[in-house]
Amino acid sequence: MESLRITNGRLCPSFSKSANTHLCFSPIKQLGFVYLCGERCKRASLTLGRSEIGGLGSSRDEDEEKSHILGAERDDSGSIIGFNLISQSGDGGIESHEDVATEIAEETENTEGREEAQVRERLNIVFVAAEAAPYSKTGGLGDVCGSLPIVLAARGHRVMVVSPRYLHFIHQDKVFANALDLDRHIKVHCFGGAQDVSFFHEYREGVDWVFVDHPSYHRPGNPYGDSRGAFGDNQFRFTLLCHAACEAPLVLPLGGYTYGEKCLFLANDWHAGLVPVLLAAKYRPHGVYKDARCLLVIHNLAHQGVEPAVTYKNFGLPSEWYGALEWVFPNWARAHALDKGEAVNVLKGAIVTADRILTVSKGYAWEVTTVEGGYGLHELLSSRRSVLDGITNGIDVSEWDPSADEHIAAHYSVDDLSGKVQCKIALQKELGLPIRPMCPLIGFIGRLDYQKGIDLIRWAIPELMEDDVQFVMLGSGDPLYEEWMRVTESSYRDKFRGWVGFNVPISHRITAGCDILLMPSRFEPRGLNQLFAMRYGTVPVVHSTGGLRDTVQTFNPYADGGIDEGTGWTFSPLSKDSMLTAIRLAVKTYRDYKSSWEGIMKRGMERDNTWENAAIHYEQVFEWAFIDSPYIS
Ligand SMILES: Nc1ncnc2c1ncn2[C@@H]1O[C@H](COP(=O)(O)OP(=O)(O)O[C@H]2O[C@H](CO)[C@@H](O)[C@H](O)[C@H]2O)[C@@H](O)[C@H]1O
Repeated sequence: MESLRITNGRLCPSFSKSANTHLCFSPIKQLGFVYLCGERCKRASLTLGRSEIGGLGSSRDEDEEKSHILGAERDDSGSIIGFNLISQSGDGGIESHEDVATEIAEETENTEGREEAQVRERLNIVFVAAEAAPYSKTGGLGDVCGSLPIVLAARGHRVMVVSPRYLHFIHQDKVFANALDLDRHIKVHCFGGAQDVSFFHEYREGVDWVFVDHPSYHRPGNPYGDSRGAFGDNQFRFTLLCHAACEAPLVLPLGGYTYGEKCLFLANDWHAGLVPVLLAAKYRPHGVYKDARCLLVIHNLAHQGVEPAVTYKNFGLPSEWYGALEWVFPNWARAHALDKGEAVNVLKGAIVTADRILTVSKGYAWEVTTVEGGYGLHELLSSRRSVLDGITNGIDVSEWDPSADEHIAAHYSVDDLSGKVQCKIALQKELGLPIRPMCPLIGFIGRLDYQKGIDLIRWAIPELMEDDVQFVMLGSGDPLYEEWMRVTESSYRDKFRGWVGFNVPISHRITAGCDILLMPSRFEPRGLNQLFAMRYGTVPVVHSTGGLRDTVQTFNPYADGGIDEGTGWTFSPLSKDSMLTAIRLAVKTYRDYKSSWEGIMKRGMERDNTWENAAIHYEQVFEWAFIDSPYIS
């Protein structure tokens, strides 16, 4: 997305720590960390101060102080560094999260036969993410953070999702219409000042959707940038998000109760990467969040939140924690002879402080430990292998359902495919393509990014356009490719359409209307579009990598016993020719082997990609996280 991309990087050697021990490390100024084997950090517990609400580096309005009884903790300089909620007697008092958890547990025990009864332990879970659909989405991160929380809440957990309240001054802003101002203002101390941040909240589908509000989130564009490129203040915007997210469980009485300190944070990608660092560096030294755990979820390692080293002071972290974020570029990546290559890397900070690390598919958990897939962090990730797992993402099968999708022209299912051709005709009509129901229609949906292999499509299009096919692309991102899509459309008016922009209803219509979905991704941690495509009977042709290789099985008409198998085509190596060969095989099968084609469609449609399975695995990892002591205590 918007951060500097690391093509290679050097590991801070002081963090090559074996992950299977839980040791304190003592920060040594500017030099990384020294591990104090077997020794627990000794910290005097702070005496409760006067009644006050607030968290680390935060303050609040006077009238709020009167309304709750809270024990504040302060550091030597007098800053509030934490507090404990004390239940008020009588109605309307604030209860702690532990009380609530117990109530939920009891309620569930009394409710026979309900699914929640199967849940092992109810947790207070806090997702922190730069995007969460439907409120904000530029890609798969938004999908995951918009659907997994709902599934976990349905399984009995108390779940909060903290993301920014982006206002773009367009109709899209109406998605926040039901999010109400909680009237909780905090001051976040970072970037050389005290930043005023407030919170909005919507309770929907069992989840507390919390939106961090600050003027820096209010501007045209997408969450990370606009047509001129990435926003220059993204480090600031996501630093605010992380500070605010750490405060949210402490200061927001959602439904009358705070989540409290014993919660489980899920920090997604680099934007949320400061969360485990803040827990370790600012909260735990003062006894706050000592029972919390933080999982880092890596959706995409190519984006790490790298900025010049001088920006370290902006994070609002103690100076002696510099080593956690310290990053040194190799010589070849430096701009000039005097450039020492010194930088800070937020994702690296998260890797060395998180209790556990998850990637979004099993294959990707291995790939990130390799030189090719690790983007400079492979050694560090390998050193934490014992707490590194991959859990295969599911998809939201209610949003992506061809038998009920509100965005498509006709509904269909595995038992009655007749609506699919109507979707194709409607799409051709909408795009102004010749209406030819029998002409193979190939689609691409995605960010116009190096990761997605757009350069390969660009290279192959002149050759592919010689065939009797139609091609439609939906995407936004690199302005170079956006322009190329426009030019290509005018060159191949009756065969090619390029829809520049981000449009969810169109993405559903392309998924339903196409026969083939092309995904030549260079790497793909999981990939969702191939799963949506299969659910809609649209046959994926994908580069054999990561989550694509895990999910698409190449069609084999000569499988054992003469029974066809496969759900699409995978190709390798990543070259124009092997991609064109796979597309042409798919097109030939579509034209000449109708019953085989229908078999491929149906096998894809019958795949189980629900979140339920993934949620069970997530719960297992949560359990392991709480069995272990905090990684940085
Ligand atoms: N122009 C557009 N208009 C409308 N919708 C659009 C769009 N461009 C993309 N989308 C949508 O964005 C999502 C893309 O998800 P992906 O998982 O394919 O990729 P992404 O690289 O963003 O996600 C990263 O995180 C996810 C989640 O973990 C991993 O699956 C993935 O491999 C990893 O790279 C899909 O829902 C797609 O329909």
